Parts: sequence; structure tokens; C-alpha cells
Amino acid sequence: MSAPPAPLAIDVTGVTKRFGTKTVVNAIDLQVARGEIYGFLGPNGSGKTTFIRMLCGLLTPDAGTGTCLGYDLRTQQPDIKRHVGYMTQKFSYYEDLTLRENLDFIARVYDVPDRAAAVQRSLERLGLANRSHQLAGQLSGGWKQRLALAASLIHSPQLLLLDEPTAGVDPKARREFWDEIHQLAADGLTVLITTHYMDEAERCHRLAYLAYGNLLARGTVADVVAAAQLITWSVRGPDLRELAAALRGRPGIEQVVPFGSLLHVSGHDATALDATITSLHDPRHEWRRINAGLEDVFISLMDRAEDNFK
Ligand SMILES: Nc1ncnc2c1ncn2[C@@H]1O[C@H](COP(=O)(O)OP(=O)(O)OP(=O)(O)O)[C@@H](O)[C@H]1O
Repeated sequence: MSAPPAPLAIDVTGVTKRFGTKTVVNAIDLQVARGEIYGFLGPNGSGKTTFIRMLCGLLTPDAGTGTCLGYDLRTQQPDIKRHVGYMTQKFSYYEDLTLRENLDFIARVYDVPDRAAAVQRSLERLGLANRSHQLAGQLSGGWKQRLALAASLIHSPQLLLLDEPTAGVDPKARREFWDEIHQLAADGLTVLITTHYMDEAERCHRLAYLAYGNLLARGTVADVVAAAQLITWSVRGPDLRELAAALRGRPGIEQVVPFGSLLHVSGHDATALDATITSLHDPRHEWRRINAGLEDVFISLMDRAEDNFK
């Protein structure tokens, strides 16, 4: 049965989850368009996985309403699940089965019609056809990840859920993986992805940043950076460790973060920030006002969330 047409893949309001007395996801509203790649970022334990699991019909919210792929979040969970592919952090497969056998097994579990053709399509689509007789246990990390992606797509889902999909995968394999994800999205698949990597965040169409169960920022990378209104300076020169120690705790200085051979110094109060930088003037240091990056913004959001919610 195909899903009823819905312009939005996800359209939810006030989604909340509590475990015991702890509110792990706190009244989150979210809309995701079909074919969009939506990234979820935030510190460990901020509620990303729990929120996504509710969106995909794997967990029932304690409060909130809405739809996923046009199906009701509370009453039509089995329909949602049928159209969702889930690539978990720890993909399990049978090491002593070949790639083809692993995919065939998963296709059986999903009761995929015309299984042999579906497996062949999946092998070809992900460039695995030449390796189809190789034992899964002998694959390198990047190829195992491809197998995991193939497995999560075998039943032609409309929504793909990726939970930290590229942890431990080398940069070339990561790039290829992302090319594939963008191609799938261009073909209409909606992708929700949790990640801790900034380069992956920048590859998403839109982002949400969660901390302590609260949605603190959302939008495109440019939206999220602009909304933070973070003023950032970079400084290069000798003795940056000493400079960092001298800066921390001074008026206007909210964060001092080493970036390679530079320090990034940020805050929200331009006047106080300027005054402190001027007071620590050293001709050996080269200061430059820069545009805050996503990482600067996320560190700032995390620090502020600790003050607000802990
Ligand atoms: N079934 C459960 N029972 C009780 N507490 C849970 C359960 N599942 C998750 N939690 C708690 O909910 C909080 C949010 O967990 P969640 O896995 O959603 O965070 P996350 O942002 O995905 O973290 P990470 O980046 O580490 O994957 C954590 O404190 C976690 O311990």
C-alpha cells in the first residue's frame, strides 16, 4: 500500500518524551519537506535519537501531534515503519554470509516483493555488484557502511534515518557516502541524519540543534549562524596558550577555542569584547574579525544551554 500524498514528509507539533521524571525531548515542532536532508546535532544525550525514533513510529510520544509521510504519529505507527529505512549506529549483519545473502535475508524480513530483483538493484545502485559474492566479514569499514545503506534501502523506503552513519569511516568513503545520500534525496527520498561532524552538518539542506531535549536552533547553515549573532575574532601569533588563559573569564569573552594554529575568540557583546582584546594588546599577535563558523556557533549554543537548562 502506498502512502497518501503529503507535501511534507514530517509535520509535528509539541513532540515530547519523558523517561521517568526526565524530559528527554521537550515540546519540539518540526517540518521537513520531502527530498530534504535534515541534520540533527547536539551534545551526547541531548535527545536526537529519541526524537527521531518518535518521528519514525518506533517510539510513542508522551505529548504532541503530527504526521510522518502523511501517517499519524500516534495511531498509524505500523504504516510509518513500513516506509522507513533505519541505518543504526551499529549495523548488524552476518559475517559468514556474502553481501548478496545478507541483502537477501533482509529482503525476506521485509517481505520485499520480487526479492531477487530487489537485491540485484540494490547491489548495483550502491556499486556492490562486483563484490556480491564476498563475505561481509571481509569487507573494509567503508564497504560495510555501503552494505548497511543497501540493507536499509532494500524495501524502497520513503524516509531514511541515519544515526551517526559515518563514525569511523575514512574521508574518501565518507564523501562517496554523501554523494550517494544527495543522489537519493534528489530522487525524492527524505533523509534524517544525526551527526557530530561539522562537515556533515554543512552537507545537510537544513539542521536542528538540540540540547537537553530543547530545540535551540534550526534552519540552513546560514540561518543558524546568522541567528546566533555571535561575534568572532581569530588571533594568530606566539604564546596562544597563555593568551587563551588570559582571555578566559574577562568581560565579553564567552569562548576561546583553538582552531589549528589560531584561536577563535567569541562573544555577543561587541563593546566588551573589543575592550578586553584592546586591554591585552601585544604587537606580536594578529587579530582579525571573522565570520563565526558552525562549530563556533554550536559551542556557544552548548555553553548557553548548560547555563539555561542544567
Ligand atoms: N529507553 C530509555 N529509557 C530511559 N532513558 C533513555 C532511554 N532512551 C534514551 N534515554 C535517555 O534519554 C536521553 C537522550 O538520549 P538520546 O539517545 O536520544 O540522545 P542523543 O542526543 O541521541 O545522544 P548521542 O549523541 O549520544 O547518540 C539520554 O539521557 C538517555 O540516557
